[in-house]
Amino acid sequence: MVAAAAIHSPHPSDLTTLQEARSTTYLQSRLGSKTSVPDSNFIIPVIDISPSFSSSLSARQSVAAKIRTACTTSGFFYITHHGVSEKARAGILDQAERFVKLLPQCKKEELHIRLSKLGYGWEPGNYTSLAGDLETKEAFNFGYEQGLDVTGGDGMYRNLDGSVGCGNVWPKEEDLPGFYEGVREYYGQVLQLARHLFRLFALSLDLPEHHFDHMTTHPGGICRLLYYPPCKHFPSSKRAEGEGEEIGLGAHTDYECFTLLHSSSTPGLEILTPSNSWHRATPLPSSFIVNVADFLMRWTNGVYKSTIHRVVNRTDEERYSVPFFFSVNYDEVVETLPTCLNDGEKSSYPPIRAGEYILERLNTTTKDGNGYFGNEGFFGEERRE
Ligand SMILES: O=C(O)CCC(=O)C(=O)O
Ligand SMILES: [Fe+2]
Repeated sequence: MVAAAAIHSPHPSDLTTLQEARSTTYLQSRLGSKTSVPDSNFIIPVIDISPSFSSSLSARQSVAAKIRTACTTSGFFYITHHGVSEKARAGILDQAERFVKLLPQCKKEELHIRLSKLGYGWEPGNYTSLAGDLETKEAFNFGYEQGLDVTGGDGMYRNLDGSVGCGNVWPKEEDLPGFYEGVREYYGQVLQLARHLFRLFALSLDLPEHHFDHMTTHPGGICRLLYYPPCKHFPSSKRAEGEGEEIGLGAHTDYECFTLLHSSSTPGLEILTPSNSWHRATPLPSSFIVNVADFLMRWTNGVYKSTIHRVVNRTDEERYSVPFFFSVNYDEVVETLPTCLNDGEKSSYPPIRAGEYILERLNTTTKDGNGYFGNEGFFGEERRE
């Protein structure tokens, strides 16, 4: 980590970042040729993290070692015995369904994502385009706010663009009674779990256990309530010739440090294996799926893998999911972790501020490519071209 003042913005020659930000081309290059050959070597390990809550350091390290193996191979793992209550987990799926089904269209329009500089609010199915796919999903997005943080926060939260003030928009209590409360119960617990996991990530990277603590006092934590309608042509044999797959969410990587995914029991998540086939990740009861995202991949100089994935609902049932994208404080400027460089090795990446990196990646996913933030600057600076 370096002081924020010392490095105000990434160097203009940071081509990797610019290239990453042009997501369609970048993804295409990462996608290569897709085949449907199953990759039997591709494993998403199931990690019981209960020993990580023990007072024994070696027990915590044993969990961290499993996390490291997953992060350096598939980039994905399940966690069980994580401490988030079943009540909160069922509650948030219930709120997602209520939002989609009970909130009148005109009230959704009032929360439309195009009204938000930060990509928050209601996102109709066709609003974003990833890797050129038309998407069937509908979403409601919101970010960190102190009222959702059970620690009360430190009062220093900065938005992705460096601005101060809460950018979230919520349905009115009378329009969807109990919605905010249901969200708050879940968010508070999942945020604490993410902070706990960051300690395990620190151990997994041979860093002191509390290395990241001061960077997660007012962290980035975007949460999405996602709805994927049932497959229109079920079973898929009914699909007319020439009609493509119904993509719920196009192929992409996540942008933050890591994602905690909770979903209903309807499957849909597919992960691109090293041999370029889609591996279907079945939801396991009472578990989260965790995946490394691009900012952590960059921070670890590519040691931890951020793996391409997508969602296709191939069933005749609805799917709801709630990804939570966890980042360090958005105003934090980071440079490659020393434990991810060999002796004398130079980092492939210059230092960068978390919010700036993530916002630039997010901006490329809007349909017109102009992003949520137009041409204004990040942290008060000119937007780079
Ligand atoms: O809905 C899912 O299962 C995954 C969602 C996802 O990958 C995302 O929102 O980034
Ligand atoms: Fe994702």
